[in-house]
Amino acid sequence: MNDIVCVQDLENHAYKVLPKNILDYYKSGALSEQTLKLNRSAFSNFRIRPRMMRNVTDRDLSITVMGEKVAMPIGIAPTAMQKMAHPEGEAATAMAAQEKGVIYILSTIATTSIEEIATVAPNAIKWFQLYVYKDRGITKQLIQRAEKAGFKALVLTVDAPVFGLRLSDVRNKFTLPSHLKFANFEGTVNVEINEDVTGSGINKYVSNAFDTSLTWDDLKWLRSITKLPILLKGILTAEDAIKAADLGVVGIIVSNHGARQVDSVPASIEVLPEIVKAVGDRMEVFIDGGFREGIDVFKALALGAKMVFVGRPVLWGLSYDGQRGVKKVFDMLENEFDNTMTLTGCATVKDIIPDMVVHKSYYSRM
Ligand SMILES: Cc1cc2nc3c(=O)[nH]c(=O)nc-3n(C[C@H](O)[C@H](O)[C@H](O)COP(=O)(O)O)c2cc1C
Ligand SMILES: CCCCCCC(=O)C(=O)O
Repeated sequence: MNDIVCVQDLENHAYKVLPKNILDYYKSGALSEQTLKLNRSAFSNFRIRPRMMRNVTDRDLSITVMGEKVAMPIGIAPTAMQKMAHPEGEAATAMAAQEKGVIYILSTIATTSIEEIATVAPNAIKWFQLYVYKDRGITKQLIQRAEKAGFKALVLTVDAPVFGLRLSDVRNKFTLPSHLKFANFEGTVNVEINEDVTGSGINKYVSNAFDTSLTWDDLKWLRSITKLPILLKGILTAEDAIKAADLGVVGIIVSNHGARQVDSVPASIEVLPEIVKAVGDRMEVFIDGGFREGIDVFKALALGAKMVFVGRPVLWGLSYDGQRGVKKVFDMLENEFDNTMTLTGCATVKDIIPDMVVHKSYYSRM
């Protein structure tokens, strides 16, 4: 029997096999998790208007992103500490990305180093997610290592000067298991993580290490030390999107960090229309947060996103069966997205146009 046929099945499986403190860290949102629920439920506020009789025999799911052809408009968001899900961790994820031809974003806080990822997945399209450390020398070294290792873009996470309050992590006093390490920092930064009454062990690490003084002016500094294109991850307003476009950023990821930072912010999909309206003709707009089905991807594309990223589904895939599990996530999402395209009359991704998805209020007005 094939009991894993969708991402939800993989999530159910992960809930059975992962140790509680690890599962809680992966699945949690901030505080009472209102945004976490919204990230999923908000998709049902949008309705698809399918078109018929349009010859969908030959279909092409590929797109071109920053000059690179990718197999489908679904990529891998950065998630930290993947070896807690599977011993091969980030390497398994990167190899699955290579197999499937999708974009892979490596977290600064990976349990596998930049160089190891480059070795195991030389042909994957790799982007590096950056947290800016108070010690700018360390930050610069990370960027230079990513550049040298063939990473194609820098994804600067702008929504985490400190960490959101994830209550289960506080209760569990969550820290990285002692047999694992932050692989990008050996010998360069003190990665001691301690429990703290105000947060989990990781909150204390983040407060000690991450640079809370980051401003828009720092983009100039980043540009002065790297030639990599810079994307901003964690934008939730048209105002910030316009600022990013004015400063020449090539793309943004509309994201609420998987609902792990500020609880009560909108679902990413709710924010997307405002951002596309403001900057859609000036930069690439990507999105993550709550994408679990091909239909969700279709909706985001019709609303103007270039592509979507998934975070937790990759962790569920990893904990199911390492590289094969992550590949399975993308096989299932690809199949669902292809099925949605076929049934809505879209032979190519370009055929997914704004008219095809409306807010549900469209029908109550009739
Ligand atoms: C366990 C976990 C770890 C994460 N680690 C990072 C990280 O290191 N850097 C980052 O920018 N975002 C991180 N994120 C946020 C994801 O990149 C992404 O925004 C989010 O997971 C998307 O939502 P989804 O999980 O519903 O797909 C993390 C999210 C989770 C769930
Ligand atoms: C101890 C370092 C913090 C891990 C960062 C991962 C992250 O972004 C998250 O949401 O968790």
